[in-house]
Amino acid sequence: MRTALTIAGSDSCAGAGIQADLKTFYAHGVYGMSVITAVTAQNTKGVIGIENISADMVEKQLDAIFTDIKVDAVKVGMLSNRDIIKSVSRKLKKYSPDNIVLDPVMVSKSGHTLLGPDAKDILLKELLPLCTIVTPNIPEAEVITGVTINSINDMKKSCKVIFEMGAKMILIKGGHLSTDPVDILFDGKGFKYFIGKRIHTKNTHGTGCTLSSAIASNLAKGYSVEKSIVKAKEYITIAIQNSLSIGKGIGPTNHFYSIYKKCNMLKEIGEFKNEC
Ligand SMILES: Nc1ncnc2c1ncn2[C@@H]1O[C@H](COP(=O)(O)OP(=O)(O)O)[C@@H](O)[C@H]1O
Ligand SMILES: Cc1ncc(COP(=O)(O)OP(=O)(O)O)c(N)n1
Repeated sequence: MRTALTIAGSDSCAGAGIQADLKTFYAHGVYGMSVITAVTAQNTKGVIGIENISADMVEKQLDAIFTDIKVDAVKVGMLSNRDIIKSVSRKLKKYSPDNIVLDPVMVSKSGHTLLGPDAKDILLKELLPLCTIVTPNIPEAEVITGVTINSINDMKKSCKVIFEMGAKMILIKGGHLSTDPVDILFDGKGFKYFIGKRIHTKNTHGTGCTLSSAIASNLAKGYSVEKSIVKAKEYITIAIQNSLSIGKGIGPTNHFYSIYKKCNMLKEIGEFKNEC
């Protein structure tokens, strides 16, 4: 079984963060592991509190995994502060896994800051160059580059700026566009477009975490970066189409929809013997 590791924060309502990543890994048939960087008290309405894990304990978690288990892909999410970023960068440099997907989490959809204002520079300097691909959403790309994004051309301009900062591949996600969501990939040579139809739902909590961990799952299974994005986009689209009205705010996506559907089909034709 292929393996994937998420280095991220815990989301108590499980739509984003570590919980979304682990659900996504398992939905892809990949063995999922976690290094927790912070615990958030969070629900569909917002973030109520954050407690960071010490950098030393983050390092211990990383050592525990990498000294024992082969990691086929890493997804990096919420890192919270400078010390954690330094520790994660040092350990990823040391263990040098084949595939690293960096989701540069800065602010939650509910508007809560998830990365200290003094931490951006070290994230870009220390961690960005180690990663296979970085997947900012539009507000994150704006903070990283200083380029205001209102169009596809602005997204392309931002991709080039992030490439100049040392990223190998950049996927700017288009969920925050007012039009249909188009995600744009730049590898320093050319652009690829991943075009989706906008799904009209308020339940999009954790879409970014889910997309990046789906990309990591596909990389762990040996797909190319481009194919991993195509497959991840199919997965997130189904998860949003069948998102869940849980809670009073922005509900989560449905990480296991395709699996439930398959189980039900097998039940209908009498091929599924156990409880699903
Ligand atoms: N309403 C939507 N309909 C269809 N796809 C969406 C929608 N919202 C987001 N996506 C897709 O979900 C993925 C995550 O994007 P985005 O929501 O921009 O990330 P984040 O959660 O980091 O803000 C992207 O592939 C984006 O195109
Ligand atoms: C613990 C934790 N990590 C990351 C996020 C942000 O996740 P994202 O997928 O960008 O989803 P939204 O918050 O934008 O819905 C989070 N909220 N919590």
